[in-house]
Amino acid sequence: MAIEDQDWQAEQDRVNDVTAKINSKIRVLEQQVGESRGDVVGMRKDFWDEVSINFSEQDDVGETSTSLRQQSQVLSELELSHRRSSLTLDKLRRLSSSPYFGRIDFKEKDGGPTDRIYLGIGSFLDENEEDFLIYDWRAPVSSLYYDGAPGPASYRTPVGSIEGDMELKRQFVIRDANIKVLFDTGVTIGDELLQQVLSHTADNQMKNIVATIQKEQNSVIRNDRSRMLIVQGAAGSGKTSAALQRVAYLLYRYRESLRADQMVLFSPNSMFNSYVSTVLPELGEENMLQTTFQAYLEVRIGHEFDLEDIFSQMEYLLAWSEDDGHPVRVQGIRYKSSAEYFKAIRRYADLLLHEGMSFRAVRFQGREIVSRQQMLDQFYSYDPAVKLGNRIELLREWLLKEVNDFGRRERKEPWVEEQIQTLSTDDYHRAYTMMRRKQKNKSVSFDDFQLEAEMAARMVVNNWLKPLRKWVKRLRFIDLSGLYRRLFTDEQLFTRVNGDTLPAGWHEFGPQTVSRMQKGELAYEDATPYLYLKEHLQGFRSNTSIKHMIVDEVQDYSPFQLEFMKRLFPRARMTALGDLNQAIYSHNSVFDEEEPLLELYGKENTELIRLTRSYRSTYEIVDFTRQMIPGGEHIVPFNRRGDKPVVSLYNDREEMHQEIVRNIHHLQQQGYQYTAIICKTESECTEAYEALKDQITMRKMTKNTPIFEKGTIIIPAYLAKGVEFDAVILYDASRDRYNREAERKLFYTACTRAMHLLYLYAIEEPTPLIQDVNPESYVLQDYRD
Ligand SMILES: Nc1ncnc2c1ncn2[C@@H]1O[C@H](COP(=O)(O)OP(=O)(O)OP(=O)(O)O)[C@@H](O)[C@H]1O
Repeated sequence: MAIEDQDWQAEQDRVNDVTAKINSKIRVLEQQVGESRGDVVGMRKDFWDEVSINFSEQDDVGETSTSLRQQSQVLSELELSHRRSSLTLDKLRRLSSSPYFGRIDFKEKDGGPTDRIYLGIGSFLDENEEDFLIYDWRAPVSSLYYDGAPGPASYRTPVGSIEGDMELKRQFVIRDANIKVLFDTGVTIGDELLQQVLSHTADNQMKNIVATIQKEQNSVIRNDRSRMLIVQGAAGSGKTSAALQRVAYLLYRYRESLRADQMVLFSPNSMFNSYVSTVLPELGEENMLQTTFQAYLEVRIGHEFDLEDIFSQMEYLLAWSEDDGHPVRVQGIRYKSSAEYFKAIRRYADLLLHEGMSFRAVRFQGREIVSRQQMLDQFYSYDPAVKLGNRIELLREWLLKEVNDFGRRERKEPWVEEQIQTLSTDDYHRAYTMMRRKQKNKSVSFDDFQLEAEMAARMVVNNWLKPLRKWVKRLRFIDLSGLYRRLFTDEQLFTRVNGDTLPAGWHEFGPQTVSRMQKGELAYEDATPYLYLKEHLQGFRSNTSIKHMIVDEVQDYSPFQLEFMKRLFPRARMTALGDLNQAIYSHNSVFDEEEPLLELYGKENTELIRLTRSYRSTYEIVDFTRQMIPGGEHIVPFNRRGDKPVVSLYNDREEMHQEIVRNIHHLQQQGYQYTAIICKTESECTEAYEALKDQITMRKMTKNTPIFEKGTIIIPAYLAKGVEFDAVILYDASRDRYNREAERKLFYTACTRAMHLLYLYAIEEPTPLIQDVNPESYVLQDYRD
């Protein structure tokens, strides 16, 4: 609805008034932040002056460490408060340029005047700190803006529902404190605004969407009832965006009890982490913890094996061949990804309480100190009611005692005497002083030659036994690898723990698993199961401080991994965002169908929200891509018009390359900053890069590329998931390249990365994956002879 000039002027006057107040607050805060920065810098510089350091006596050491602890606590509190004030200052600066984006006029049912509520990225009070000049978009009343239409409306507050009448819903675009766009609206927020926002070119950082959150997205953002929230959403439907605004919402809603470091986001790769990392700071919040599942595996078991990552597994599977063990491995992956295998490992751990443990003998210089059998006897002599991890703990204590006893006996051996002769005077003196300190209450005569020799022997043996003690302390005496391998060599054992059945292909993928582990490698599909077994034996390292985990691209996880994560963060709620149609690892996906995910926390604790409207791509691109997948007709394109996708056919690769080069130059001239040439695999990226690099300026992205930068890039499809580009060039979308049904989701994922333009380049014939697409939905350019 058009706004009268008078109204517009009145709104602009209010903007001027509010921004003036914001600016004066900024000036006050700038001074405070400057001072607190000075305090932090000063304290860092003088840190050691404030700590009383004295290591000469035991009591002094204690005092020193208390003083250190206190000093660092004061410093970290200062730093935290400085960081918070800086975030607030940044937020105020953003508010000063664009104080709000919406207004609702709401009259409560029980009378009183109509309230005018202006919504922005943060709240702002008047000088007396009484009236809200701007309401935070996350405040209870703000939900009216996202959910309601003018007319009778209500919103929920922690103390109940407030009923009333919404008299007006108005939207603004304000830049540099000037109103650029202003209109009144009905139910949907800003189709017009969305048109504007979405027609922008791509960026290397995700943007916040608070001004244009849609009703169904709002239900994801504000959901705070269920233990598990699953969001099944079409490509580009705003799953990641909604998840990030949800984190901001929860931080606001539970600000008394929830901190950003109690929330963790699992992303598909580290580049994606950098892509989403600015959204929360833009909203004035600290970032939650961000990681990848791969990074977690690396930390936990990367030092034990040459660990395969998910991307290498993908490369292997995409280089499909019928005859070199591929189908066998896929069978193995399917089984090892299942919740069934998770249960089998749990049963195996239970069984180990009674039989079947495997240890490595404790040896010193080739001599056996404790044999495997002795360890087994000791282990199985403990009360069976004691948990596996605790029993291992008992065994460790016992072994350390055995090693100490051995050391005591060893002191009289000739090799020790030989070593004493090689001690330097300093070593000798140190040994003597240390021993004296330990014996400070006993009367010791300085010239006690016998005692001196004993001390030296003790020191020599202790030094020599140090690595062995470390080995025991780190539980290296458990033959974890052997225990895991046994699952694939001992048929009887396996059948027992697997509910009296053998999975299909066990006889084939079993030897594959064993031979790989014997070479010191661990396949991606074995990594989580191995870790799970390890945790049973070494005690779970669960993290109880995490209250919320957000798993993006949940279709990339196996049921096994999800069970594991649930175990890892036992007190956390989960938000799982995914798309069945982008399950590119479909042989192991938890989300190949909805059921396993719904069962994870039990259906009664789970809510599923579907997002069907797709915002990223133009109407034409969505119309094209949705025809590639089953159920695609339910995806609703947002009505932003553009060019139809183009499918071009060439005689050979050389011709295709020439056309790609020509097109990229054209796109660059048109000002598109983000163009991706998407290939099927990394090896294809390398080939294409070599062929094109002299004619186009571009960068090759690999799994190790940490950030997503401007320009033309060449990237494998599985790495491009989650991100978006102005234009996408599907490199070699030929029949020869994408010809298996199993590649459909990968192909679909690649095509749906395009915001404005999509080109498919093929040699000879296009992929059969677009066979069912209506020819009216794209432009065919046939350059073949
Ligand atoms: N309500 C909205 N207002 C403005 N932009 C939006 C909105 N919802 C989504 N978008 C935009 O649509 C694009 C896709 O969003 P997002 O990446 O969150 O989708 P997704 O469902 O996670 O996609 P995919 O599964 O394909 O990776 C982004 O550019 C995002 O900013």
